[in-house]
Amino acid sequence: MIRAIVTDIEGTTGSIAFVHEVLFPYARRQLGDFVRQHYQQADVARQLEATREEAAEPDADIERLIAILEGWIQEDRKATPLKALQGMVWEAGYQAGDFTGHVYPDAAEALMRWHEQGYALYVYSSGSIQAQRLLFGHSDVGDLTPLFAGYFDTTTGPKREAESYRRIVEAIGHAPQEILFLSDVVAELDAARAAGLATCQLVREPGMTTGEHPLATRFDEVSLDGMGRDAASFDESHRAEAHCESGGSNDRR
Ligand SMILES: CSCCC(=O)C(=O)COP(=O)(O)O
Ligand SMILES: [Mg+2]
Repeated sequence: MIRAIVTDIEGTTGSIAFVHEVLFPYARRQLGDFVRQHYQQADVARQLEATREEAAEPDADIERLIAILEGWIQEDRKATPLKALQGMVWEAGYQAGDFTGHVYPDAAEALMRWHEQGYALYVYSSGSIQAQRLLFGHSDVGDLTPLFAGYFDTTTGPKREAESYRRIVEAIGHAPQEILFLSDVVAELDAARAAGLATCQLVREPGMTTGEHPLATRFDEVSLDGMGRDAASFDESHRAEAHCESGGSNDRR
């Protein structure tokens, strides 16, 4: 019996395009000025030191750090200090109303329904917890943060490692099989399953790589009875479309 649901963001509750065509370009444009203005602020300084460490460049100056971070945005590196700094930069964009967080209507509707039904809802994204709160707090359909019982990011661990999901299970306090993890990325779902969680893959776009997990094209197809639709029973036309290319857009990392 499922008691808690943990959801990914990009490609699951919201579109990959919003992250890659709105959020990442905004961060690329604003990061340099943000770092130059705030590098002495304690939380920013901490992330810059973590950037030096992760880049193995202990003597990198501010301009070199900016170049490293811009390169990481370009390659979509899920580096914790980059993610923390992106969250800080996006805050200004959300506050100014430059964009709102994309959430598919079916995801918003299901999250509201599940919350009302008593499921404990959590987010697990490579985006920092601050970035997650901002996206759902300034979503297309308003403030969705009251729906969530908690948030996990890369400070819990990388999304493709089973150990990260074991930590999440520990934090949530339910048995692993009582927790459903939703994602568009097979490697993340494989790691969650290795930790004992129930899984469901969101296949929102054609050309996506699928694996051995129950599939859903929208949140209203997600089964909470632990069964879900397996690959064999998945809508044939959608599967045919989904398999027309290998290495789909959900597997870019
Ligand atoms: C929290 S919104 C920004 C998402 C982000 O930065 C990212 O890298 C996407 O990661 P996800 O784990 O949600 O696929
Ligand atoms: Mg995703």
